[in-house]
Amino acid sequence: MPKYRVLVSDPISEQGLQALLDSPDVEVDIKTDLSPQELIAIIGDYDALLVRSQTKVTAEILQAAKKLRAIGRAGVGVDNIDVPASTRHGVVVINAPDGNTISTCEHTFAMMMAMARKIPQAHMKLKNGTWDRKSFVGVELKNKTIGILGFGRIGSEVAVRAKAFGMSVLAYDPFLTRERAESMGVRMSTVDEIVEGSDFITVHTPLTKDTKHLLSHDQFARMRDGVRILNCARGGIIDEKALVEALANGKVAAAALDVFEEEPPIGNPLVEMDNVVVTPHLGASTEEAQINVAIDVAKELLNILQGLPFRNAVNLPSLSNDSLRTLEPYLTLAEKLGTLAANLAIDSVRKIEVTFYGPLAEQQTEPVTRSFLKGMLSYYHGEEVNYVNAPFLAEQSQIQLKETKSSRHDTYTELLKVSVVTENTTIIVAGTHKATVGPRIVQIGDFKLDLEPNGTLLLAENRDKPGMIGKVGTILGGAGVNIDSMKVGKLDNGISLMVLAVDRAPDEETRREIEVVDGIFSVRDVTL
Ligand SMILES: NC(=O)c1ccc[n+]([C@@H]2O[C@H](COP(=O)([O-])OP(=O)(O)OC[C@H]3O[C@@H](n4cnc5c(N)ncnc54)[C@H](O)[C@@H]3O)[C@@H](O)[C@H]2O)c1
Ligand SMILES: O=C(O)[C@H](O)COP(=O)(O)O
Repeated sequence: MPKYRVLVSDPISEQGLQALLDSPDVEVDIKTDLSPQELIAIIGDYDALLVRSQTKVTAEILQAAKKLRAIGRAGVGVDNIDVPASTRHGVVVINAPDGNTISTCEHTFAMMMAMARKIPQAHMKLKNGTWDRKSFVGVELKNKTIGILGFGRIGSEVAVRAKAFGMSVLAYDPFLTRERAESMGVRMSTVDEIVEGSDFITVHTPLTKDTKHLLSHDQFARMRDGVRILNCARGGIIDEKALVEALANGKVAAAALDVFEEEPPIGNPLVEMDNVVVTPHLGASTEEAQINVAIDVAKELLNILQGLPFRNAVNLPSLSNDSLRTLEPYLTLAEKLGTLAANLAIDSVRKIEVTFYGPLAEQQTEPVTRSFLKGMLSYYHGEEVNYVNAPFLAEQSQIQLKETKSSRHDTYTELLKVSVVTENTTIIVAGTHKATVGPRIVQIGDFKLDLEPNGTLLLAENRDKPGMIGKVGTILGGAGVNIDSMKVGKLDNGISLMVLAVDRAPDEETRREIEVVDGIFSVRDVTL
């Protein structure tokens, strides 16, 4: 009997979906062309949803998706998915960023050559019966300058091919370094230098508030006469109205567009213009790319459903394998420290300050903070909390969050210390990972100790005088609670914290019996 149901709502390569189709844990339903209402009606039955760019995953759909844990996008762009709403609902969004890079790059190149040599126009004329050799004089790519805006996976592959064609390459990307530009033989440029100095301009950025209308009236006015423009990234990066004008007045000689501000581009004048080559968002439409993206996303979804590590989450910090190895013990420890702190906090939490010491501080620590939040907030919100929505729920509860890093600690090589500031008090919990014994809790409040963060712990604050442990042990024994081990932390003021690892939490009556023992100040139990 399959444990999980996955809905595939866009046409996705079945060959690529094999990992999901073969898993006995998973039932896959392929239902494409659903209307939004049809999707809302059935989405509540599914644990995961797999889409390309057609299905619009709106906040309304997410509201109805009560069981949904993950959305897989078989491709790069997630602009059809309401990612903030997914995060609020605790749904992981993953994409397949690598699988269609080459196909989209090759499509860009095909569009550039088709535009430069007017192949689609000549093709249509001949198909319509006219042998016209005069109207289709093109331009060579060799010795021309191409400006690439957005030098990520696709942009940089376009550069490799452009250089092979003898073009000079100008590139702009906020993350492009001089070393990388030099090693790839491209000139690191500003947007203005690209706008003013290119014969061909191609965009390969996502559509964001910064890239919306990156090329508009002002930029077209400053371009070389007869410039050629390409967009195989996202409609809206180029201002379509400004492009229509620039094509009509001859500033832009031609354009090649795979994507549009509205898709399909019904009534869009660009589609009608003779000097514009168009395709219906086909960048990723090759057999290879579709298999690649489906394989990537199917494997990742299976991992998520089976609780295994996964990559490429759009709404979670991504970790390299090396970082994951270093951080893994702290992810578990942080969640347990969060559970412990929540059990100790008796009034509302206002602020959480997480401090990382030693080599741990050099890592990407956000996932550890998320784990702490998950452990802590689960105490209040139950199973609704996960790694995706924990920071959102903390923000919603107006809990201030602060991360601090320090290169060394006086006692420990590495330490994770969290101060939870509540309405009336501050609770400190800290832990470390020791290669020999694994994760340990080393501080609770002001008490220093060394505890394995597992099982049920009974914490009794008491006056440090003879006989206390015996009295507590006798009461627990009488109630049939077995003590597995015990640790004590002491303060200079004569107060101790006795921590007993027990086989089960004592019942209310037993706890009260311990509480009234002379010299006992407080009793708590927590299961980690
Ligand atoms: N036509 C298609 O079918 C198709 C297929 C795949 C990808 N795409 C689209 O192509 C785009 C690029 O994909 P990718 O895989 O190369 O992504 P990528 O993340 O590897 O590269 C995008 C680059 O854009 C850069 N960038 C962001 N803001 C910028 C700005 N203001 N100016 C300049 N650069 C900026 C980023 O730093 C990044 O390096 C995405 O929008 C993607 O959705 C389209
Ligand atoms: O962002 C992408 O991966 C591309 O736009 C491809 O979209 P598609 O999967 O709908 O072809």
